[in-house]
Amino acid sequence: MKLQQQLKAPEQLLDRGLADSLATKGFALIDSFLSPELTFEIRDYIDRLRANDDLKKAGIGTAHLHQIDNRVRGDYIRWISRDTEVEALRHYQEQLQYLIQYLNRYCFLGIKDYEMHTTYYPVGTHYEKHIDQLQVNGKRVISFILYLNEDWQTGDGGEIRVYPLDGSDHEDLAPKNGRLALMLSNETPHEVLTVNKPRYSVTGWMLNQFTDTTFVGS
Ligand SMILES: O=C(O)CCC(=O)C(=O)O
Ligand SMILES: [Fe+2]
Repeated sequence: MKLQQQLKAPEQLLDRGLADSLATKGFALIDSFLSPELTFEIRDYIDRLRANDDLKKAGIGTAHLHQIDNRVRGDYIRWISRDTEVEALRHYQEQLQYLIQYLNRYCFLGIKDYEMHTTYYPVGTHYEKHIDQLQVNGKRVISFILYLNEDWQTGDGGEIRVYPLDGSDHEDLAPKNGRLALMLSNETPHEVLTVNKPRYSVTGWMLNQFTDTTFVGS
């Protein structure tokens, strides 16, 4: 299959609501960020990682205080190398560059780099309420999650529950195929509700500094 994605320039990619929503609520959604052909390929790649036992239980805390606690989060991950050979992920990286251009141009976020991993939540798992950036001088600016769940239905679970910064009621967002969720890493509380059907995604963080250590396969 030829994998193609019509790349969208920053202005085409996003309506003005995105910058407003990020600023006032602390999160925003972009539906159909990636085509179904590409999301299928990435999901297929995650299934191959699973089959080869290449996904590892995710931990919590900083590197030197790394713990694995099923009560807090139940997902399995693998970091994505910058020079990944997975074609669909390369298309995703290209599309992300446009998004970063937009965010730097219209939201003045000073994003310089990003890191991301493939993510798999088995049935019965969840991720407790948290914010992604706990350190005061952390480098994570925007958290972004691409969902890869074809035909997601109410009842499949795994919604991301976000707590808006403007104090309005929490919102449960479906992890629909091709959807990209964006959040302010150091401000927006969120959690993943219990998963009733295996849940696939790519989770990433845009950074305000260059990194040559975190965005490597491990
Ligand atoms: O997958 C999601 O919807 C959120 C994941 C998350 O909160 C995280 O990995 O920090
Ligand atoms: Fe998170």
